[in-house]
Amino acid sequence: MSPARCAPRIWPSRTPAVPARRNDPAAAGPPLGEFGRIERFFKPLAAGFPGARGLADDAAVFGVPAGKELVVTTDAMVAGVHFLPDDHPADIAAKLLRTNLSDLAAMAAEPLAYTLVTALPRGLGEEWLAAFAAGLAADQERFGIALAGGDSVGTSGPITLSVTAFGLVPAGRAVPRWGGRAGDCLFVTGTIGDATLGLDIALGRRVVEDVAVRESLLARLRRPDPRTTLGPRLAGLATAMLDVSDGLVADLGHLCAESGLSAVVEAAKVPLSPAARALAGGDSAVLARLLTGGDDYELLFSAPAGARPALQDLALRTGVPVTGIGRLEAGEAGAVTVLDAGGAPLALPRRGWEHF
Ligand SMILES: Nc1ncnc2c1ncn2[C@@H]1O[C@H](COP(=O)(O)OP(=O)(O)OP(=O)(O)O)[C@@H](O)[C@H]1O
Ligand SMILES: Cc1ncc(C[n+]2csc(CCOP(=O)(O)O)c2C)c(N)n1
Ligand SMILES: [Mg+2]
Ligand SMILES: [Mg+2]
Ligand SMILES: [Mg+2]
Repeated sequence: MSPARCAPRIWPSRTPAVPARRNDPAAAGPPLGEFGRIERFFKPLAAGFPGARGLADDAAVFGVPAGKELVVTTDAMVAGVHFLPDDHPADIAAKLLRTNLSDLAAMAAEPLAYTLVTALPRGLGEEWLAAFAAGLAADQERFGIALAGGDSVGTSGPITLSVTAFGLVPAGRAVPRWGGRAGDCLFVTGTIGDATLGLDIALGRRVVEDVAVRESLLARLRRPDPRTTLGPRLAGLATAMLDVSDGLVADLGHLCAESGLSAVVEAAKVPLSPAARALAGGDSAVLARLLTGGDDYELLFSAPAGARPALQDLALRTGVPVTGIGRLEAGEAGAVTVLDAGGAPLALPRRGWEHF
């Protein structure tokens, strides 16, 4: 990437002010270099986690408490694929960490630590990295997780980031994708489809005049809300669980395939935010997009009908809405039928996001 393309960018003002240091030697002294960057931006993020060994060793070392199991998940993000290159670095950091925290929650695990790989265009300024690290710091505090190590490389390609998150679950209590039983009810947290609408807005494909509505949909895209409090409490209640990243229908298909079952979803029961409901306006094509767009990072799980009171209680105690949307059935493994309000199958041009 040429230095000109890496000129300081104008980021939305709602996120914290970006530190002044730029990759401009005249303005800010010589560049920090690879190890100076680690020292300045990453070591503080590892300070609270002894297993990180101060980011001064070849690897992290940490034990797992008796009676617990380690849960490990990895997700990468690439500029132009998962976020826009001009997105605020703190938003990119939040999404990177939160998508991984969502996978921990989907296993009923509590966050412990994470490792981070940054492959950054060589001209990208230290200002960008400072704001990215500040975003990580804020979310570390919020979700009770610390940096354990990582790797820093330069690239001639787009910003590429990867987090491996480590979590803890009581031994044997991780909730699999394959535990669903015929007759189980299907539940989803929060609301579905807001992030897809946010992406439409971010890409300039949809104009939403109401500033508050526009910002709330963009926030759902850029700062998902991983269900870290609810997820671990679903151990023993949910028979199968995953988080919705590719799209509700696609991910339900994964749960069904692994459980050897099919699913029926009643579209009218799928929880939509007031904004999504208004924008869909009864248009079945828009509704289909909400159910298949992805980037939701909500939990989708199966549980027997008898679990409803316990789930209602958990929803009240955690403040996370839990909504019944359908059921698992014996049938073709992985098949998902979405019924519209009239009981007819909803046409779905695709099930969800696929990279290839
Ligand atoms: N390159 C890979 N090497 C090894 N395992 C992989 C690779 N890509 C995916 N997997 C594994 O395949 C399974 C499905 O991966 P996938 O990334 O779709 O799940 P996810 O992380 O829950 O979804 P998403 O990435 O959309 O958030 C997981 O068990 C994951 O560990
Ligand atoms: C710029 C831009 N274009 C498209 C999307 C939509 N998107 C990209 S990857 C993905 C699935 C989850 O990722 P993965 O399966 O890699 O974990 C989705 C829904 C976006 N967020 N930003
Ligand atoms: Mg993944
Ligand atoms: Mg997942
Ligand atoms: Mg995916």
